[in-house]
Amino acid sequence: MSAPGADAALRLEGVDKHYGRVHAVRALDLSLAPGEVLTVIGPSGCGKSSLLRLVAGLERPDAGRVSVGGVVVAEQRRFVPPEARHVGLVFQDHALFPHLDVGRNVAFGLAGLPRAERAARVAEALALVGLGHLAGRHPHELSGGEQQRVALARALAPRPAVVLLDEPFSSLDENLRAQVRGDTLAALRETGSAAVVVTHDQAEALSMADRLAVMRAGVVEQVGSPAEVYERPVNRFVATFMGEADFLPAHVHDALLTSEIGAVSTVPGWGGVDLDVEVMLRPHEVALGVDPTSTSRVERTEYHGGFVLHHVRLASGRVLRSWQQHGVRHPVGTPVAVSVVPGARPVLLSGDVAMTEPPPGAVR
Ligand SMILES: Nc1ncnc2c1ncn2[C@@H]1O[C@H](COP(=O)(O)OP(=O)(O)OP(=O)(O)O)[C@@H](O)[C@H]1O
Repeated sequence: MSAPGADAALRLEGVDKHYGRVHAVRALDLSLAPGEVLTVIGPSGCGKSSLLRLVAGLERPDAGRVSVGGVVVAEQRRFVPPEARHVGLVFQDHALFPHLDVGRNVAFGLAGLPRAERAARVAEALALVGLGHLAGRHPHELSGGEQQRVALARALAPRPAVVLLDEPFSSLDENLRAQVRGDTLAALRETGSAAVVVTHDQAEALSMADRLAVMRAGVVEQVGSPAEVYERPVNRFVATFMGEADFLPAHVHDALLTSEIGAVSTVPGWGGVDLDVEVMLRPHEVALGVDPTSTSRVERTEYHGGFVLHHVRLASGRVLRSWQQHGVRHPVGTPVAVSVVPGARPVLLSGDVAMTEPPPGAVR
């Protein structure tokens, strides 16, 4: 059976899932183009793993439809079992079979193929992750990073339409994580597999994705390119969950945005508007300069290596954060003038919702 829009590698339409009283996934709509990498981020318990389990066929949806490669795999009266879904799975703990060597682990999902083709696929998948030379080893003879790459090879060997990765790098240490992440992305690109990657790591969510989805309480709050989600969050939750965000009361008058730090920016298209708003500022948008006459003071600094995060307490008591380059360390107590970097177009909020245009009543 074909779904509408059969070209999608994965499509969820109105998918709902309860566990008893917990509404884990709510009327979820999501689709992935072939070869697209989607990262999913959200607070603990927001339904990320449930989403993967519904796609994998490890759970049945209560309502809605799931299609993989244009084929409906779950809806009210249809349920295709996991092994027949053309979906690859990679979990945090690798889940390799300890009693099978690497080659046999990778061959696991290829049982239906003739022996020669199976061997060729195993070799191809292991070459893809750079582990062709370890086919005879057992999982306990591999490092954590190698085990994770074997898990990826096993998931990719059957050439699935979509690969699901649940916190795939979280058991690896920081240095190894960056490397295995890069290798994984390269392997996905080479095979052209679409992928859904669940992660807790903001940098990973931003840097791996073609598109990124932010979930809360079973709902996708925003999905878009990493730059869209980071630079144009649709609401306060997305703004604060995906990156550091501070907020100040502000006012727009004739397209000029001002707040207690003075002029913030112009707001193109807001001529003739007179409106109280809130402005969101990210630390890279906030500039500092030592100014003995200022009532704003550096309250705390955090050394991050390449950059130093300065927390500045304004006269109102509100705090703004500012990234300063490695060499800049304003000591605690330094009076600083705070401004917004030229060219910034900060997000404006009304209540918890980001504004894309002035409300009709605000234009004179
Ligand atoms: N088998 C289950 N039985 C009952 N409740 C469940 C079950 N699986 C998940 N839940 C609940 O459903 C909600 C969503 O869980 P899920 O594991 O999808 O969240 P998550 O976003 O992956 O969380 P985490 O980031 O902590 O892994 C949570 O409230 C969780 O407690």
